Amino acid sequence: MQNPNTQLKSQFDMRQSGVLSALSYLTEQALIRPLDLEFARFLWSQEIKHNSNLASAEASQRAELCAKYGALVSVYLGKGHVCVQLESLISGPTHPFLDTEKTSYRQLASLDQDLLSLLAFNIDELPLLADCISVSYEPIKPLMLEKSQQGQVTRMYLNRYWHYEEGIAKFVRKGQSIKVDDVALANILDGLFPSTADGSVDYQKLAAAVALTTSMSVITGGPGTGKTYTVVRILAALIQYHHAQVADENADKLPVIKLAAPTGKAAARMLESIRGAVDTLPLDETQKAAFPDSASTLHRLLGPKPLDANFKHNQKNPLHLDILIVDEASMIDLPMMAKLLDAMPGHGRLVLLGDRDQLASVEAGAVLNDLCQSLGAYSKARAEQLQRLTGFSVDMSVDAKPYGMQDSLAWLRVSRRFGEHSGIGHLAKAINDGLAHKVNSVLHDASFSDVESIEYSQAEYSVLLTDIAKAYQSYISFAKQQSYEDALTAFSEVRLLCALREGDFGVNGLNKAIEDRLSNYGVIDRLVETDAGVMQSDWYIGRPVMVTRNDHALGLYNGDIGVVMTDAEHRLRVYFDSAEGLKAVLPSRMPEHETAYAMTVHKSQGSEFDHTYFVLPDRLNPVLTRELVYTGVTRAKTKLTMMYEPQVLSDAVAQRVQRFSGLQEKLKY
Ligand SMILES: Nc1ncnc2c1ncn2[C@@H]1O[C@H](COP(=O)(O)OP(=O)(O)OP(=O)(O)O)[C@@H](O)[C@H]1O
Repeated sequence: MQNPNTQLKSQFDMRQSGVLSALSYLTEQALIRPLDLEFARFLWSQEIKHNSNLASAEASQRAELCAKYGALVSVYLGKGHVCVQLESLISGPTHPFLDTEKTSYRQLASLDQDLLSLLAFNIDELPLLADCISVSYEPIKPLMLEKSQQGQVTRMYLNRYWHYEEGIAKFVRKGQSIKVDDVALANILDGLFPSTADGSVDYQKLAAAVALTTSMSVITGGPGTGKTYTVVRILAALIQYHHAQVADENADKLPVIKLAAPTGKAAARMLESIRGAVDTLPLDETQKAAFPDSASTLHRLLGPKPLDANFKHNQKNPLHLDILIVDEASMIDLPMMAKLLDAMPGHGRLVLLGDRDQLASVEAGAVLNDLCQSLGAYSKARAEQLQRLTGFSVDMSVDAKPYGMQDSLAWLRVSRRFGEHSGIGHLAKAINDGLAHKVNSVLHDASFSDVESIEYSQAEYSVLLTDIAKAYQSYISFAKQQSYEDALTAFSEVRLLCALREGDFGVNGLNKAIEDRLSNYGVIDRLVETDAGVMQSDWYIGRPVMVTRNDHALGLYNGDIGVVMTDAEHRLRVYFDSAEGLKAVLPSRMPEHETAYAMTVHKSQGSEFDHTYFVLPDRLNPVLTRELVYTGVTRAKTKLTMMYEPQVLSDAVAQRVQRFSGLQEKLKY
């Protein structure tokens, strides 16, 4: 146990720290997390402990620096940045600690400026910072300073995150090409991808050739560009190639294929699409049997260990597979990507599918986007190989390093779902291009019948919510009739998306407004009789709920959607569609959850709805970015109804998600 005198002394010491006082103040104002402050305190006390001579002004200055920079790295991680880009501390527009989504200008102006001044940054203090016990240029201390190729100190990391980033960069830099018989593979690809009528490049065939000849590839493309279509052909090609190459006695030994995705829902969707497409392929029954009949979350694939952030599968115990397909890869955060690559077997192929323009992972990093930065021209050697395999000549750059990241990328550009006449397709493109005037003209173009746009006003807002409540009516009548599957399907066809959590434009306010309307029209009945009289209950027939925390015991995962219906004995149950069939859970046993008429765009990632309603707030908020608007709009399969305030929408389209990381630079060398 700590000596009470020592404890008192250390508390006293900490109160002497201007930086810690300022950080405590920001924590009280809810501008930084208690976790950020705790980390700063830890670094501060480490430095003080290390310096027995407390009187030394330099020692206490170092402790202050450690606390300040440590807190900043932690705050940045909380905002999704992998590191602190040191030059942004000097050139950035606002105070680095306060550039948070929660800070309004009014709040900024009302803060104690004297305390804030204690958290100012000055690049000249870096040499002294580098002398601290917790800081190093090597990845051996809690904080790591990194120099660029030119020798300047550019980034600061939490040790663990530097290792994750470096692990990914190393894996990619190895750039393993997989040796194949080009002629044999070219023949197989010709059989699976019919030649285009006009001889134009078939980007799907090209993507297949890329994926089959490298240990890790990324196929990026917007919705409906044929990622699944391409993947089943990649797998078919691998099976056929394997069959043709192995000696007769091994002909029955088929490649081991695994499917995974960041969420259970995305994994189930991929499995369903792949299984649905297998019958269209020119394969015999044995070969079809090589297609997996299950898909798992990345977490489950890697094998979680109780009370341990590491997985069972890693470099020493790699995954048992020949090819791994991972869908919705834009949702993979930096730690998960590092652990996934670490667990890949030396001979295995990893194919990442995703849309690089979508919102990045909730946790730190934007790995898919970073990996796709060199998308464009292939190296000369790679371009020649791809021509041999596909017959197409592709863009090439003589400067590109052979088998650098650019040689592992493929971009599917033609959306089969959103053709020439699709407003949703045109809108998604205009948003991605950042062209606010085009976004506006698509929204006002009456010839696009799949897009309904409504400029915000209080009256229109109210009418729209009534329309949305009506759109949920048929689903609720299935729920009342105990048509379990029909109710779940009908619910999956309509959804209201929003950007925020609180207020009239947030999940909570919108859910309540819809529930109130449904209740007023008598569509739902929230009243229950209890011993204490008639009360309003949260649980009623037709309530849709979304799980917000994994419950491994129940087999329910974050994002799973269930609908409340009665069982044969008229007891309320929450019904879920699961891989094993229909699952019924008692309301009292439900893990953390929320009502799901409305959901955030973040939570909707990996899902699509026939009719998507999308309501943007009436004033700009830092969460409103191009990526968020694009992701929301592209959840719509056949119809989009969007309510927006024109200036807010155009500002949102101009605002991009920025995530600091060193990965892009590391992949260049
Ligand atoms: N080359 C092609 N020829 C004919 N049909 C195609 C082709 N490519 C894709 N399709 C069809 O276009 C539709 C969308 O393709 P697919 O589902 O593979 O796209 P995706 O990129 O996986 O979509 P999502 O956004 O749902 O992930 C499917 O019906 C698919 O069969």
